[in-house]
Amino acid sequence: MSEEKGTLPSKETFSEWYNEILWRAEVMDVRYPVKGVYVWYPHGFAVRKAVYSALRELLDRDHEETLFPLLIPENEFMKEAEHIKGFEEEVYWVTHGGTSELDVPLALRPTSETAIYPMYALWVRSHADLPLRLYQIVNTFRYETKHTRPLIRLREITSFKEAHTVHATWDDAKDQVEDAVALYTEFYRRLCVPVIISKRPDWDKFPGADYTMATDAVMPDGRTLQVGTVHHLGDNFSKTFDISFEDENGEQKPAFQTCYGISERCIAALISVHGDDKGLVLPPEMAPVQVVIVPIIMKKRADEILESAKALEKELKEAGLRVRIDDRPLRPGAKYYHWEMKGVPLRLELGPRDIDNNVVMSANRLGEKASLSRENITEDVRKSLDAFAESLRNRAEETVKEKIRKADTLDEAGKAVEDGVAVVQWCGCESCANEIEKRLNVSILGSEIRSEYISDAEGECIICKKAGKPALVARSY
Ligand SMILES: Nc1ncnc2c1ncn2[C@@H]1O[C@H](COS(=O)(=O)NC(=O)[C@@H](N)CS)[C@@H](O)[C@H]1O
Ligand SMILES: [Zn+2]
Repeated sequence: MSEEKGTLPSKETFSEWYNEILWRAEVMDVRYPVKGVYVWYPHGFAVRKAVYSALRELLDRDHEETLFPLLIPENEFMKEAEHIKGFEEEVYWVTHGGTSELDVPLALRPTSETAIYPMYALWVRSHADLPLRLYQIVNTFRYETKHTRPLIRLREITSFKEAHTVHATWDDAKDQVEDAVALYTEFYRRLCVPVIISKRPDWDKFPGADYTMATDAVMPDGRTLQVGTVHHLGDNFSKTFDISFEDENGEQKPAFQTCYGISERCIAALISVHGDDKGLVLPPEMAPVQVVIVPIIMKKRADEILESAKALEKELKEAGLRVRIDDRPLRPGAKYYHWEMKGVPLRLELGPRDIDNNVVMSANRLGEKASLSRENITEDVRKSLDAFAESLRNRAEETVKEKIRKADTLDEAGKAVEDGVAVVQWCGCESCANEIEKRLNVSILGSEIRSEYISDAEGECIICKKAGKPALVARSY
């Protein structure tokens, strides 16, 4: 699988670059014979493992992980009117078991509210059971009719983290929404991916929610990618599914809920934001291999060099680093190509001269070179990796800042959304939003923006000139 595969197209032609990098870097194989369904290569799966272990670490602080069934009986699925309306065009149905027709058709979960909430109705009895915070990481199925694309728009979402929480009051659920937004912000900080948090317009909120807070990344082509959403469900589902509790005064009360999801779009953003024309560029925390050692073999001292490389590998492994020696019979340049394509953050080169001078040559994935002392190599490598993550974060932030532009007129907004995100003043009413959509052919993405790169200064609505507040306008995936 890992023979040299030539060079990537430039990232300027993002769509081609993206499709090519998925197979050249061995992330996803798109040749599976079902539309919108793709296969993880082992390397891609190892990136997924690192990314989702960071997500689990954050969630496990005050959630518990569990697992609900994939199959949802039609009668449960059809209970919440808004939810049905939102998903009826996207649900896959199982109608047969073998050759016999099922008496009740079963939905493949597009998301799991209608699988989980009948069980929550049995589990939640008293205020002492609250708050309940569970999550699962499962595959979900959506019959997407828009253009499907690996990691971005799938029919089988293979890595759907969905959290579902239950609270005693609307305000407690609101606090949970804020906690979830903070958790997503921290998660994307660890991916070194800048995100913009905003409130989706009412007509774009999750079916059955009171409101939706969305997390958007800005892709290299300037289009935004919704990489996470947090929904305040009010008591809409608890009333439908009878999730109620006995409060301190012994009265039965309906519970209040939230749910929030992240899919493998987080990996699409990680690859797209940091990748370059040589391949993946991975923050050390998300890299399956953090350090690759390339011994520079000279015939007469081959054994000594290999011994020294093995000692170096052992020392770094014992320090908890994910390190590999590449001792294949290839010339160094072919090895550099291979590991750069896979996004390895740091390469160490070890030749006879380095051994004599007691140094190790290093080159990080951005091409910054240094000569490290062999003595405290572990500490120097750790420092290099931390500095590398910081430079990835800064580089990505600079790029996003350039793509976000304030627009005082529709023409300016029209220009900005050609390759980025426009920030316009909007009064919040749907008719002005429709006017913007009609004139620019892009929709209002969100308001109540939370981003250090966007000012919250208010002004006149770009359409009706009434009092407006900053809102995002952008083309999105
Ligand atoms: N077809 C898809 N392919 C890949 N990711 C998707 C797809 N549809 C949605 N997502 C991602 O999944 C996230 C959560 O989906 S959602 O519909 O917004 N929310 C829910 O399903 C709620 N039940 C929260 S768990 C979205 O923010 C988006 O990032
Ligand atoms: Zn207006």
